[in-house]
Amino acid sequence: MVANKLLTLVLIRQCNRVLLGYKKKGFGVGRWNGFGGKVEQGETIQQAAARELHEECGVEAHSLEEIGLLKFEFVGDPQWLEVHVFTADTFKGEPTESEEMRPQWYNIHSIPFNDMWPDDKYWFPIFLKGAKFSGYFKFEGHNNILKTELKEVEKLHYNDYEHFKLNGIV
Ligand SMILES: CNc1ncnc2c1ncn2[C@@H]1O[C@H](COP(=O)(O)OP(=O)(O)OP(=O)(O)O)[C@@H](O)[C@H]1O
Repeated sequence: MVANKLLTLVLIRQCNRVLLGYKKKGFGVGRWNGFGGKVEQGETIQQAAARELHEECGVEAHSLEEIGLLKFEFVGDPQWLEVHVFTADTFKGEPTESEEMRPQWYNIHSIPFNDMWPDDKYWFPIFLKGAKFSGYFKFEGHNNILKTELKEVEKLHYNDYEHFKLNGIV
């Protein structure tokens, strides 16, 4: 069995607007998304989320709330992606372009779903109404979704201990 690759995704939301970033290089290049990346050895998922947010758009959020857990399988790749989605409504600093991302505010009624990962249009509505979600998407290539499982949840469930073990925390 191959361990999942742990990734974070942060969406800053203020009333009617959401901060997205245009991915300038790497995985998901050319698409709008939240800010995030890989969880590194020795850090918690939440620390990774805050670090990536700061590295990619220069802002600091102190009250990140975990709102979603998404698992992605890509046909032909034994390693699944496990994306931990966070939100915050306050932050420090001014969103600033980095090497990886170009930040821009979007009105919640004009989210550019056609230029985002195709799974986003399914779970964004749950995020935008303030609820939590858990999902699984099976991709063929980067544009085609073969299978979708998505549910709104009261509470997120995942095996913290497995993560801590994996990352040398316990
Ligand atoms: C498949 N459907 C998906 N839908 C929505 N979001 C997705 C996603 N799959 C990955 N993501 C997010 O995309 C970022 C990748 O970032 P990241 O690992 O930094 O990629 P990149 O190759 O640039 O990293 P390195 O520069 O090699 O570290 C990271 O926020 C991750 O949560």
